[in-house]
Amino acid sequence: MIKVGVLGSRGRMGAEVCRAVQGADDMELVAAVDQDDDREPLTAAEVVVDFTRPAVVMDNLKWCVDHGLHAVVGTTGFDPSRLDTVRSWLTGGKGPNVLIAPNFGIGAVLMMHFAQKAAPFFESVEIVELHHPNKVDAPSGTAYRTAELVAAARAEAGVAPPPDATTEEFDRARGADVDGIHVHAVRLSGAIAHQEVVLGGHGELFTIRHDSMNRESFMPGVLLAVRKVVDASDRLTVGIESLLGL
Ligand SMILES: NC(=O)c1ccc[n+]([C@@H]2O[C@H](COP(=O)([O-])OP(=O)(O)OC[C@H]3O[C@@H](n4cnc5c(N)ncnc54)[C@H](O)[C@@H]3O)[C@@H](O)[C@H]2O)c1
Ligand SMILES: O=C(O)C1=N[C@H](C(=O)O)CCC1
Repeated sequence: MIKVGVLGSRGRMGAEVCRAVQGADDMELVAAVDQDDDREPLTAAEVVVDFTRPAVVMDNLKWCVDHGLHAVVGTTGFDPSRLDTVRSWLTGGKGPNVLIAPNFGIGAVLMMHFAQKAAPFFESVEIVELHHPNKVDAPSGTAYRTAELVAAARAEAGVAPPPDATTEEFDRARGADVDGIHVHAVRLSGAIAHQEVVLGGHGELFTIRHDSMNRESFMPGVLLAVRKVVDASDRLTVGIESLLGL
């Protein structure tokens, strides 16, 4: 049995993770901790799952590493500088492992993978993400990561930046620029988590779309990460692509 603790346990995702862990034959939920709760009960866990807020996740993660607890992190906000900081905590011999994934949905991971593959073949590419209006961060972690992957794939293939003759009359009309890729964030009542990667070439458009219809859809990926993080060969894993053999 893998002993699991959850940080952000009263949140939308944290509560779903608690249910999923309780329903898994090979896991035991030993601690459920939210804001202002004592973190000490988490020391009974082997793996801690964090779905909290970008503003607090680094402090939580440092606490887990300092206490020798493996961590699976779904909270967003991990830019390259934050990832470097986490790497700096994980030097030295054996110690806890960390897995950080912007999206645990299997289809979302495949969407990012296919977008990365397609990006060098098209002159233009933009990302549109749509989420529920209670989401505190924008653009989404998934859109940010997709843009990074798409930009890297284009740079490696020597593809020029997407053409754009816009002279901006209104601030931010073209969305956020992540590594030269435009990302548009929509917040809509009724939405959960959705993303389109729109690619344009010579006389053709190609759209890759993924829709999360509920938060249960993220749970197979979260449980897989909990099972794999303990014996991971790398101290830090980003994304669950490698766990899926991609
Ligand atoms: N990786 C994925 O697949 C995935 C999927 C959905 C959401 N997310 C991300 O997960 C995060 C949480 O999303 P949500 O919709 O569950 O948010 P939420 O606001 O519903 O839940 C966050 C919870 O964290 C708690 N919290 C705040 N500070 C805390 C602290 N210091 N210690 C412990 N708990 C604390 C809050 O009280 C709240 O209960 C966001 O960053 C979101 O983007 C990731
Ligand atoms: O609901 C959220 O918040 C989500 N956050 C992640 C992101 O920012 O990409 C994953 C999708 C849902």
